[in-house]
Amino acid sequence: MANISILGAGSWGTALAVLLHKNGHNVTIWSIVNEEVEMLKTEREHKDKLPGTKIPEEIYITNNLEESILGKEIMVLAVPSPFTRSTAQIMKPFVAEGQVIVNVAKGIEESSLKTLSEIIEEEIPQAEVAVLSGPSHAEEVGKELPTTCVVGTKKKETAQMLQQVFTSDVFRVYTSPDVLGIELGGALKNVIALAAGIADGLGYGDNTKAALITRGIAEISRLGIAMGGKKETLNGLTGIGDLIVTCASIHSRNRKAGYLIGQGKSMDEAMKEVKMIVEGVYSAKAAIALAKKYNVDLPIIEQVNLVLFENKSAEAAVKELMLRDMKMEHNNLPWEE
Ligand SMILES: NC(=O)C1=CN([C@@H]2O[C@H](COP(=O)(O)OP(=O)(O)OC[C@H]3O[C@@H](n4cnc5c(N)ncnc54)[C@H](OP(=O)(O)O)[C@@H]3O)[C@@H](O)[C@H]2O)C=CC1
Ligand SMILES: O=C(CO)COP(=O)(O)O
Repeated sequence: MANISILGAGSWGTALAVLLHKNGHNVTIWSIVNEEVEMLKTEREHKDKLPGTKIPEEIYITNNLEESILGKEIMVLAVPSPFTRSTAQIMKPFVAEGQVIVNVAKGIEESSLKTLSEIIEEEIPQAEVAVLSGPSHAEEVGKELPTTCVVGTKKKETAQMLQQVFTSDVFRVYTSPDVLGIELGGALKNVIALAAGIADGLGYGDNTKAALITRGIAEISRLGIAMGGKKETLNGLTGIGDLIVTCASIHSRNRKAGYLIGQGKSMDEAMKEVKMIVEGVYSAKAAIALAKKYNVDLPIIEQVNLVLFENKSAEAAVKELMLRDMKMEHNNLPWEE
């Protein structure tokens, strides 16, 4: 049994807290938001963000950061990516040498173009940083529906320890040393999910969705591999797997925001209506900056940026994608001489 704290009491943090408690661990949930802590203590359920999943009485809920870090073998960082750095900064004074932090958020910092594990390592150099990612909507994990994820770390022993801690008969965990590939897949799929939602909002069909997923993973892989991520990872659970679930699921906030934009709402209106964080909006800008830096072509992600930030109409963006220069599907395949 491990002492584990979950930092961030949103839908994913709450679902993981309940999973880890059922796995027999001693779990603490911390939130920076006092009202959220009080509400969770009295209601033992996050009615807004994870309705229907009861939070057992044995899970300790607090707004005291120090007590949720001291003596914990594992800390799961579940705050949305725009708050990863600020949360790491306030955690730093309490973190001991070698304490394990598992980041479960998905994003790239817009200002630095760094991945979230890089940010945590920069802010808390004494910690050992891991990531957990994959096709895993909190709503389904909360209902104990079979789900798979990947834990990524530099050290094999830490990955195997975390695999043991998280695995249950409804939550299967694989290990991987490709932390970068895992993080890039998780962040970039949110941008393609916005595009898939936009297509749904425009009333387009399954053909369009399949095209966006397939050409979307091609874009994610081009950039991911140029940055040092591994092809196998981008073709695995944390790449194509998470892309499929996010583009298809009724639970996805990114797909939902895209849907509203496809229906004619502005980005700000869509974000307000979704209420929870829409991280693809932040990763979209970062992806374009990275594409320039690594000289990689990202046509879908480029059009998503134009729709989000330049008021381009969604129909015009799709037309432009359809009428791009004609090309081979895979330009490395040779023709018969
Ligand atoms: N939901 C899901 O299915 C999955 C989510 N993830 C990832 O997990 C991360 C968290 O997502 P999710 O739990 O859904 O998000 P939610 O929006 O449900 O919750 C986010 C939590 O962070 C809190 N918060 C708000 N502002 C701050 C701040 N300044 N500093 C620290 N915490 C703050 C929120 O409080 P408040 O309620 O007041 O806003 C809330 O407790 C995201 O990166 C997401 O991509 C990964 C896999 C699955
Ligand atoms: O990453 C997720 C599922 O794996 C959640 O995606 P959304 O943020 O779009 O809801």
